Amino acid sequence: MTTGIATVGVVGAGQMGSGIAYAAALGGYDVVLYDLSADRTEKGLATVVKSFDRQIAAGNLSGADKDAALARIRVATEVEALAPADLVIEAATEDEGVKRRIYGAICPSLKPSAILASNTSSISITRLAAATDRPERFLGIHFMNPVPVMKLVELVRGIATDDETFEEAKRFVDTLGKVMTVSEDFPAFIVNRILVPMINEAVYTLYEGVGSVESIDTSMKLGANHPMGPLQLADFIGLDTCLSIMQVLHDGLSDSKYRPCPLLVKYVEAGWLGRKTGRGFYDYRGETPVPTR
Ligand SMILES: CC(=O)CC(=O)SCCNC(=O)CCNC(=O)[C@H](O)C(C)(C)COP(=O)(O)OP(=O)(O)OC[C@H]1O[C@@H](n2cnc3c(N)ncnc32)[C@H](O)[C@@H]1OP(=O)(O)O
Ligand SMILES: NC(=O)C1=CN([C@@H]2O[C@H](COP(=O)(O)OP(=O)(O)OC[C@H]3O[C@@H](n4cnc5c(N)ncnc54)[C@H](OP(=O)(O)O)[C@@H]3O)[C@@H](O)[C@H]2O)C=CC1
Repeated sequence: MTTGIATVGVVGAGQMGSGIAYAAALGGYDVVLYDLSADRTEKGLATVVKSFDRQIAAGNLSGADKDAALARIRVATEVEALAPADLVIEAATEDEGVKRRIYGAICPSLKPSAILASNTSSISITRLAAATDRPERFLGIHFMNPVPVMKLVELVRGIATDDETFEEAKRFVDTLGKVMTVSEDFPAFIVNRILVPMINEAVYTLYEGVGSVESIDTSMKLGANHPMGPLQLADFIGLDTCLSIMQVLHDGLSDSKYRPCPLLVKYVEAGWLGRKTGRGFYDYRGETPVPTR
């Protein structure tokens, strides 16, 4: 399948934004990777390079693939750089206020025909769309972490998303070689509605003293064949993102079973957000990760 998309804008050069830039460039699209500051965009680009090198080491890509894809990526700290984009995917912090402010800042620079999507883990697509000048051309295109190796992309239509936009997004996901599922626009969609309450339950298991960090993660890796233990995965996702998702579920579904574990709140309050800050349930600053409890 081909698309009418030539240039993809990515807003937010963090874990997910850099992964989406990697996938779009590898898929043959020109990419504008935008963030607020040059040190963020440079860090994001370095993550893209690291992912290419991992895939080369694994024998999945050649050096020529990497060079050609990197040549298609441009970094930017001015919203005007997003003007040529036919599709813009916002992958900024999981905070509704941040996302709404981004849409207000970038929409005036975008082509009227450009599709605007959010990589949000959980927030209402319908509500986010209402904060843009193009609700009919807005939807959720939800990649999984780490984008280079995870096959799934969840598509989520808001109440206003039109068929043409949805069909173009499906074609785009297909050109990346990803597998698409469709979720209705309910809090945390499908993957995170199931996965993040499990992670929250693992934090409660630690908080109540049922097990240690290592016993909880080892139990789920060897007992349920998970590739990462739930606490290791929480650190990988980002504890701030995990907490935001639980708060969206708790508020959106008004069910106390989604109340975030107080220990998760405490780690986020301490700024211990996991890998991205060097410390979460594990301390990553030494040779090997060490449990912080
Ligand atoms: C929160 C949301 O909104 C939705 C979500 O994404 S939920 C999270 C979904 N993701 C998961 O569940 C991931 C579960 N983990 C896994 O599948 C595997 O551990 C993994 C694929 C990430 C790595 O598999 P593995 O066999 O350990 O591969 P390996 O190469 O040894 O990975 C080791 C490292 O590379 C990372 N990784 C592997 N390939 C990568 C790539 N191409 N690019 C970036 N990171 C990569 C791993 O995370 C790990 O990170 P560090 O190097 O920083 O330690
Ligand atoms: N982490 C995960 O496993 C997954 C996350 N997601 C979703 O993807 C999105 C991004 O998550 P993730 O990459 O983990 O988050 P990160 O914290 O790694 O990256 C967020 C990036 O957005 C930047 N940012 C913040 N405000 C703005 C702004 N106003 N304009 C431009 N950039 C901004 C941040 O900069 P700064 O740090 O300076 O604030 C940071 O570089 C979230 O919506 C999250 O829910 C989806 C799937 C998986």
